[in-house]
Amino acid sequence: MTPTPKFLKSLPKIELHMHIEGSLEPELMFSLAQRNGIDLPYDSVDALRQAYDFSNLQSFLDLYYQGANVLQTEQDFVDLAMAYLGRCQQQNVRHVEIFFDPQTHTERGIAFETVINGLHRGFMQGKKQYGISFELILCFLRHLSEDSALNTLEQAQPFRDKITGVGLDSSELGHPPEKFERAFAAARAQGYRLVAHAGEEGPADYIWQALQLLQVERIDHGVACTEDPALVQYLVEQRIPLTICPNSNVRLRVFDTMADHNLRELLDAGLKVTLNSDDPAYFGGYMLENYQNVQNALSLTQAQWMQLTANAIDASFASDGRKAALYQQLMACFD
Ligand code: HPA
Ligand SMILES: [Zn+2]
Repeated sequence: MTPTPKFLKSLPKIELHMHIEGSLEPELMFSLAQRNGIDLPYDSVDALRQAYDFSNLQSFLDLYYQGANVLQTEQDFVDLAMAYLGRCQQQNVRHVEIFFDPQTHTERGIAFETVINGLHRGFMQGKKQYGISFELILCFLRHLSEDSALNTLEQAQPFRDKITGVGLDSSELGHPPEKFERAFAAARAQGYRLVAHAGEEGPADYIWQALQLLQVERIDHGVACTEDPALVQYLVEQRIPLTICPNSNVRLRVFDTMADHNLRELLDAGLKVTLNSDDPAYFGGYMLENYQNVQNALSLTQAQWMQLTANAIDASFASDGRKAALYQQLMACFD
């Protein structure tokens, strides 16, 4: 059966790799800038959107960190979360696991508690209003020091019950996972679930490091694994999930076009692949736009879409009861 656009829309979606700061749409950026009296170096929403023409990860991150400056108050973080959840509701996204970058905010004088309390309030409101379940994952910025990461972990301690996991993001090349071995050991000792970006622009060896030194249970991106057959075999045997972000990979020139993406190779190898939007406001869309672009370029089967969704449910940090409910929603698409 060839999947129709209606089928793609109807699939219950589980998003495991989305940076909340990357869901800041230009319109909201401008309205928060105005509310907080901040000058943006762009005349209009259109001028800002036109700047979203990236040559690599760093060229994106420079704009992403600049954009985050408009986030100042707890209410700003509530509004950011609710704007994202409104899109989720429209696209039948039912469960989300959200990255946030505390250091992006604490480094410019915003209190940790402003960030976590705003995000938690926003996602709780979305859960009540839309029934979208969520988990929050604190990410260390890998271009900063390990001491800064450890300090961030300390700041998180009073909010331990609001944070499910710890991850690693930002500039990958030159900042290998091994740099954060102590910080991840400390997070593990506190019972956090562990993930890390690895093998987006960096080599397969960074994926090995994330698994062996940081002991993460999911790899974010991980597309570079196909450079190393022994690594692919290990990932398959250990059923390690990969959170793949197709639009992101094309926008950041990891692959020239969607047709060149190695998603099918990953699926054919038996890897536990999931699809995600990464930074939807910067990369041309949310979950459904990723699904549509993948389908247009790579023509997956209904069975593959079912597999991708089942993988995401299984790979999620949701409770067993929540996972069972999500599986039921998935099965209903095939009645
Ligand atoms: O795609 C990404 N990679 C690394 N760091 C990030 N921070 C936001 N998005 C990304
Ligand atoms: Zn990411």
